[in-house]
Amino acid sequence: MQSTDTRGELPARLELTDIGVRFGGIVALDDVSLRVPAGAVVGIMGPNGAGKTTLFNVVCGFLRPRTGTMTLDGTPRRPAPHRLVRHGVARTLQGLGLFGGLTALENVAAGAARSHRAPFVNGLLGLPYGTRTNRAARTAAAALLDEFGIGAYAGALPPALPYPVAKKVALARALISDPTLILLDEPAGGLDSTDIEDLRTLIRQLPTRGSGSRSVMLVEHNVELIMSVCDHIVVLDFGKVIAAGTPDEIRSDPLVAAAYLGGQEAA
Ligand SMILES: Nc1ncnc2c1ncn2[C@@H]1O[C@H](COP(=O)(O)OP(=O)(O)OP(=O)(O)O)[C@@H](O)[C@H]1O
Repeated sequence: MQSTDTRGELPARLELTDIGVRFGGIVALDDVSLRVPAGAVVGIMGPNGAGKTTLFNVVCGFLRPRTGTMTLDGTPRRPAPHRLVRHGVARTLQGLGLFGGLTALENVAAGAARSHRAPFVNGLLGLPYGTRTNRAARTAAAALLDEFGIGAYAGALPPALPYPVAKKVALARALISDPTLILLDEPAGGLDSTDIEDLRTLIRQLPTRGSGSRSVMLVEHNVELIMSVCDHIVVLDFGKVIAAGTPDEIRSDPLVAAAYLGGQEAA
């Protein structure tokens, strides 16, 4: 049976049920269940070591859970990492994860490559196959860089990029395949308040940007940011869901205050 959103109308873009992951004696995720409705921004909060990255790794097929099920649009699926784009899923990493030997433009275009049969790498190696695909990917990458206001850096290699620019390149690389589910792992990390304002605007636009109805999962330590952009928040502690609800509900949840906010109210 297909799962439905809170209004009972749409299957969840992503639904996780009773996901369990262990690393030896460490229980990283303990019967975690959550749903990400189509077009929603869902935040994942929790203190260090709570299991947030492990959760993303399960969704992206980097980790096989010991227990539990995952559905995409109501269908049981757990795509392998190299097939994520085909299933409309993309991710940014906690660090930048850019290819050091590729320019900003090539890094972004590489995100499109995984959605086409002809790999972008062929183009980088000078192989004739897929030339038209590569050209389209480069055109789309250039347009994204311009849209993000960083077109001037298209030819620069990652070490030469200012950090906020590199973060935008990483985001553009995830967005170029027009994913219907995008996972953002600490996108605000290392950014100053001006860049975080830009990011806030961008995250708010993500659900309707491109072909529309995109879902977003956001792992973020910046409480003020996560509270301001999310429709729904799930809080993990020691691998367990300790709270789930709207930002207002999470802000006033005493368990969250105790576990995550150190007894202080969120900003
Ligand atoms: N590859 C691994 N091998 C062993 N233990 C791991 C591994 N990856 C994660 N863990 C452990 O699993 C638990 C959850 O880690 P995870 O990285 O998912 O937490 P997190 O909430 O993302 O933390 P942070 O906010 O610091 O990034 C932690 O106790 C961590 O030490």
